[in-house]
Amino acid sequence: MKIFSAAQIREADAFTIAHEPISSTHLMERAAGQCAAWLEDHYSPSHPVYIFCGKGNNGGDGLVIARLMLGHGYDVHTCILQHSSKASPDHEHQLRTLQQLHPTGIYTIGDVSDFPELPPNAIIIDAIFGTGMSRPVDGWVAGIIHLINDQRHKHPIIAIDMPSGLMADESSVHNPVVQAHTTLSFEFYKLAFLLPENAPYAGDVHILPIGLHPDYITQTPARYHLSDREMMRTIYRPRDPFAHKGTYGHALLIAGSYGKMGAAVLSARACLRAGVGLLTCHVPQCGTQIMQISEPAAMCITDEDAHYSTHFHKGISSAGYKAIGIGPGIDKQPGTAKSLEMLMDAWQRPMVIDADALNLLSVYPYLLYKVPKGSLLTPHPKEFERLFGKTANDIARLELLSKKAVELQLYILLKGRYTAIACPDGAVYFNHTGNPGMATGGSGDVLTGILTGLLAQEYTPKAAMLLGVWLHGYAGDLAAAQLSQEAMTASDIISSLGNAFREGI
Ligand SMILES: NC(=O)C1=CN([C@@H]2O[C@H](COP(=O)(O)OP(=O)(O)OC[C@H]3O[C@@H](n4cnc5c(N)ncnc54)[C@H](OP(=O)(O)O)[C@@H]3O)[C@@H](O)[C@H]2O)[C@H](O)CC1
Ligand SMILES: [K+]
Repeated sequence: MKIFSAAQIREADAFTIAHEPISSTHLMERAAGQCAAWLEDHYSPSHPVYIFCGKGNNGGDGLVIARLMLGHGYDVHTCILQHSSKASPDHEHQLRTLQQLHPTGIYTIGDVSDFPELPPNAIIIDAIFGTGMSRPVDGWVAGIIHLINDQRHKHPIIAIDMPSGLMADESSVHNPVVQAHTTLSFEFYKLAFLLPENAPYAGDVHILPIGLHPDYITQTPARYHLSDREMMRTIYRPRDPFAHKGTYGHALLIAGSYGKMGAAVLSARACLRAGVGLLTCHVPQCGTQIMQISEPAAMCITDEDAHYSTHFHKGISSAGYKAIGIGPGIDKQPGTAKSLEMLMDAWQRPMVIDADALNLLSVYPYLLYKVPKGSLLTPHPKEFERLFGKTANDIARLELLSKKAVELQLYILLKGRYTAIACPDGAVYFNHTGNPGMATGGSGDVLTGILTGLLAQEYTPKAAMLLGVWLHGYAGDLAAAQLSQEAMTASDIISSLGNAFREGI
């Protein structure tokens, strides 16, 4: 699914009006009608409805919702904020219609002292500002947003299109923003919903289709995308009935050190469950028995070093591997860094780089420029910061992520609630599968195994990244559904991978 900017959404709006064709008033009726239907499905007329409207088209939506719900027997109070002397033409039109049909129950708000006393049971609809927010809210309007937020423990707050104060494509950090429980947003996710710094604002997001013109949506390129099941169906390749284990590649996993062999075992198991044909694990001497006993399907190469792997580059180009994954639990020894450098000099094909291998790249930054083009880097926010530096906000971090992916010609993901995957062509994909139960030790090692397994099966690096992150999150969701977010562990993500392949694609 494409994620359009506020400017593109305005274009989509205008394109629909011109090409469907439909009047802007009717498009607003359609959008607000969807909201009213959702609200009526979720709240009975026993709930007094307080709708806060701005003077733009978001406020216009609020006025239509007020009229529709009044018509269906709800007790509606419409509060119009006088933040501007001018209202949009559609707002004016909708206000006249509402005044004619239901002249009572319309109030103006010009200061915080006008904020109404809310009866118990009331619901709050936030239709103050939508995608037209052009600057941070200040003064008494900010005061109204704070007063709305003060109600959030007593009354449900439902935002229309966007929580007011939130900017669709810019950072809103430190700005006053409505903290909604639910956001009913039109047609597309907005970039702002996907950024961790905005976690307190949108609540549960429901995307309501409002029939924006399909030609605009297919023809208009977007920089940001949200991964979805359809996308995974186009990526996934069912297995060939005449296959043998050579068909699905031979992966090498360089993982584990003294005290961290668990990371290697988890990664190896996930790699096998991702469907790889053959797996070899390169481990230090202390890890060979552990690996061989824990995972009989994996072959082992034992390093010359007792506790750390420092000689894994040897013979790499002639070994016939289809993919290499490196990082889980390898530690940051200078010998490991040296071997990584020689490995990258010799290999020069996309590989998966995670955990301590990423930390080695931040300790020896020149190594970053030796990473083979098309490789997959999987940092969590702290590793990302160590690699590329701090940023002022999440939008700046997203820009930096994308810039580095283009500059280094790598696929770099940034782990989070919506993991962002930046591609060498500048596109960024957000992934929505997964849950907070996956914030547990070993979860990242599992992802490295999955990605390495998919890469070995000759999925393209982009396909491996998108599908691997999706399956990892989906398996995590299945594990959480069965065991709870608290009790699930990284091993449970691996156990659920089979059902993720079956049900998640
Ligand atoms: N595109 C669609 O899919 C449809 C969207 N609809 C709804 O329309 C809004 C967007 O409406 P728009 O009129 O463009 O913008 P807003 O209503 O969000 O905001 C404009 C008003 O807000 C004022 N404003 C902006 N920033 C501030 C601020 N910081 N402080 C105070 N006031 C602010 C602005 O005033 P100006 O002084 O800047 O002119 C405007 O008064 C979209 O979100 C949907 O809800 C359609 O209904 C259907 C299709
Ligand atoms: K709003």
